[in-house]
Amino acid sequence: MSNILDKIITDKRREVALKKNIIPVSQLESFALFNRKTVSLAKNLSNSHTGIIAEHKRRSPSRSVINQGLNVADIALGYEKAGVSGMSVLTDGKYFGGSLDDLLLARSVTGIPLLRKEFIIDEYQLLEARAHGADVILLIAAVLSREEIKSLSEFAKSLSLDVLLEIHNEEELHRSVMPSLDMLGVNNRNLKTFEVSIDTSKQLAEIIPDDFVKVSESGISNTEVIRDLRQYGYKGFLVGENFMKTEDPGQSASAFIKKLEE
Ligand SMILES: O=C(O)c1ccccc1NCC(=O)[C@H](O)[C@H](O)COP(=O)(O)O
Repeated sequence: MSNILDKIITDKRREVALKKNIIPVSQLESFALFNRKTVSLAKNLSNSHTGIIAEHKRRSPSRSVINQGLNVADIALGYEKAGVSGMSVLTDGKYFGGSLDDLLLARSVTGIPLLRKEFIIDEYQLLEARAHGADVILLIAAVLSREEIKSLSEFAKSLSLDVLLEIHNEEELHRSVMPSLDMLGVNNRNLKTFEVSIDTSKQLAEIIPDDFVKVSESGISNTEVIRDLRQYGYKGFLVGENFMKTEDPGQSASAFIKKLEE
């Protein structure tokens, strides 16, 4: 595990332990959104022309400030209008400036599939995701054992949530593949050096079993990259900073998608 992931996970364990005492599971289960019918991102990506999963991210360990001044609901509306297949909402506060309220606000204005982008280490966070309007959760192979991936993904499926498993290399892929996953995401960002290489997606593409929807994550800054990655079987493309660094992320996503459709 890299240093930054070590730090994030240490903080996350503490945060989850504290939150469990403040909002018990029974309370999360009583949230109005808890029994909402979810929408499958995996199905959307399989049927979509663009496959764009547009992210809401205010800051990050690799880039510090990206965009602090915008309203998440406006961005969600803009992304939906642009025709994205789904939206990713970072809910980590300390490292990314996000929150569960961001997820709730995005859900209040849009029906598109929402991914809770979080460092999931505990079933409690899946219940939180469900209660705040998520359709999809992320599991990161670099911070979880095979047993943890199995129990968390099976619990997510029991809550009707799609599961996106993120990998960075062949070892993570081989030890993580299992039927309770819907999508396999290759993160092009090396979380030790923060260097981004689209070649990571290309190299891992052929060993990802066809049963899973392939998603390429991070460092996607132009439509040519997407055209190229489609040749490798990718159906989903997670784009954060490229949209979020602009004054109007929805408008940027719209222009990007129009170019992709030309
Ligand atoms: O973005 C980071 O710096 C980062 C650091 C440590 C762990 C995760 C990190 N990012 C989360 C993501 O997966 C990206 O936000 C997402 O793939 C979008 O990437 P980009 O289009 O490059 O903003």
